[in-house]
Amino acid sequence: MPMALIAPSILSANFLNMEADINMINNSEADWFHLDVMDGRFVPNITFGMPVIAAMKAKAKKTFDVHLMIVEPEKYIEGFAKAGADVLSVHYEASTHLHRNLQIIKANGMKAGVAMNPHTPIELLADLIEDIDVVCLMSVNPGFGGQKFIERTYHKIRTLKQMIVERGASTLIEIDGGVTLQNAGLLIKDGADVLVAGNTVFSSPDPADTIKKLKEIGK
Ligand SMILES: O=C(CO)[C@H](O)[C@H](O)COP(=O)(O)O
Repeated sequence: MPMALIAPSILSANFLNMEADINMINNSEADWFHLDVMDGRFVPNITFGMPVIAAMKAKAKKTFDVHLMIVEPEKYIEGFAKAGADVLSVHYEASTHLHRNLQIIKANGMKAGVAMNPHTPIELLADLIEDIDVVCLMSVNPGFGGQKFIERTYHKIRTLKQMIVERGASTLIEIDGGVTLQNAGLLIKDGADVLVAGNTVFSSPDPADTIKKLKEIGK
């Protein structure tokens, strides 16, 4: 089985002692930091924005994977590049001009991601799959950590993988929401390249060891 990249979701970290969790991720087998930006409009929750990400970037030693759950993401692409995003995902549902958003993300030196809500058909990406570096498939309704994985996601991963292979694209498939030590193997088998994990990592007694176990599942 191919190995997946592991991206602990900062949403579930200890906001009162973020430096400790950043160091834990730095010293763990994690590949990316996953950072959820929520605006209280696209999703019913508000998290953090550019100043917090810039502060974290000064301490973090791994790729910053920033997931914008915001309306009008085009207004903030340059700002998140300056804050330190390496991968920037905008939502399909929040992008009137998705192709243009991808171009702006790349022009600002970042990898371009598209996040999709659970109800959005994957086939809608058919005309721009070659232009997408990462598809972030939401496997819960966005807005909160610790939710139950939506089983239909497996089917979406397989459909998306087939599209990517048929078109010769190099797009990575990222799964976000409800990832556990129990379902990680099936997700990777079906084609997931990146696993986001919040609750599974940070609610465990030994988060670094849980990251190691997630990493080992793909081996
Ligand atoms: O995008 C998100 C929520 O909108 C989070 O990244 C996602 O929920 C991960 O958290 P968990 O692993 O606890 O489900």
